[in-house]
Amino acid sequence: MSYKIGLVGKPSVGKSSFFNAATMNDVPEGAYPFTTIDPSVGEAYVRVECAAPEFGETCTPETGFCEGGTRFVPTKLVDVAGLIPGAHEGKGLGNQFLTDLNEADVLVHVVDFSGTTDVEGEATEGHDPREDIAFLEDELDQWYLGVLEKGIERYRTGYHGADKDVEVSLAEQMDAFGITKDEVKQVVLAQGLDLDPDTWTEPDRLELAREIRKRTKPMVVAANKMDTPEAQANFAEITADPDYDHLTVVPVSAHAEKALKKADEAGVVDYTPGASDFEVVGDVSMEQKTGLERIRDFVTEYEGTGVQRALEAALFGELGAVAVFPGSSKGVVTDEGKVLRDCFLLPPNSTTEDFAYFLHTDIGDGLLHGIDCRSKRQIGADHELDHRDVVEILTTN
Ligand SMILES: Nc1nc2c(ncn2[C@@H]2O[C@H](COP(=O)(O)OP(=O)(O)OP(=O)(O)O)[C@@H](O)[C@H]2O)c(=O)[nH]1
Repeated sequence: MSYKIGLVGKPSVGKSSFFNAATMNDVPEGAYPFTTIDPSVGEAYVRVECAAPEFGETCTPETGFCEGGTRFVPTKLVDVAGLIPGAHEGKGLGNQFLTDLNEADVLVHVVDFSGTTDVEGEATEGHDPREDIAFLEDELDQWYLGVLEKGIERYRTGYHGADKDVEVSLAEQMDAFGITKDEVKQVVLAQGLDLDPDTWTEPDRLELAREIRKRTKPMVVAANKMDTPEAQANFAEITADPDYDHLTVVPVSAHAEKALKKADEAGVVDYTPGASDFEVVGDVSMEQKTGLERIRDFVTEYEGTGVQRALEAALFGELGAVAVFPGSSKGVVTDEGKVLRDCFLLPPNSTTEDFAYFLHTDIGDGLLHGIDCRSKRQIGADHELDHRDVVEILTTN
């Protein structure tokens, strides 16, 4: 399984800059697990502390790479173009936009925190980033509401048999959002509503759509252009506002990330993506030195350029994915002498059994149990795996 992180945002907020910065990786050839001809899909990485040093080993990853004890695990990043007012009604690039959105497991909403682009993406000054946050949420809610209304219609007309419960019709209609009938029922009841759509008012329906959207499209905000004083002021204000407590807002400078990666490629600096500092290792002009020192001030204050952090906040924080290393009877060394060859990203609450099926799709009922390679203890089929677990799977085959 591979996750898709969708990058959304109105025009000119720095979405392309973020996408390029996140996918511009100087990795060895063949390290990419995905080949793609679609320029809007790229390989990005999320950082996971490597487990090999705990076993006194140095890892040899098959995909991604390891730098200074940090594994960079591949994930897909999708530039979801076409967010314009009315996108949910199919305006402009709307339909492709909705397809791409449907496929994204989690979203990073890039917002221009400097306030220099208006809601249409035109140059302006003093635009409030809060409007953009609200705009995207509303746009998604309207889209969900449209699908919810269709689900209600499906229930009323008895499309799949009149005796179906309402949550069944709704879950069927919202299949693409990945919500089960039990979850639909939970959301309805949590809103204090009866399982009878005839009793739902318009605001009830919108609230339901909103709750389902929040559950199925987790999202973080990448507060971009944080290298400007305007963005820093907006960031301080918005993150102090209790109305935004529910949102993860990551301070980002896509420009700084791009500049550091380019300088690293050119041998001018030694920079590990996501790090909150770097070392100048090559000859630099006075002008370059000033530029780099400005970036250094920024990354030390905000603990990195934020590009890596935004991706990780989305995948590990909002979505709750866990990274698991397959181990072996020799701990982290495989029969071919590879060390922690793989690191897989799994859905939240994955169990030993889920991991076994993930590794060996044809396992049938051949799972014996798992072994936690750190403690060497046996773990049962329904044991929930933790982030960074190293697990050996034992089967009857
Ligand atoms: N100061 C600053 N400017 C940035 C940053 N990232 C992007 N920009 C500027 O913002 C403008 C828009 O950037 P793009 O990356 O083209 O934005 P986009 O959202 O992809 O725009 P569209 O392609 O029109 O959708 C450009 O002038 C960038 O130079 C950043 O981190 N800091």
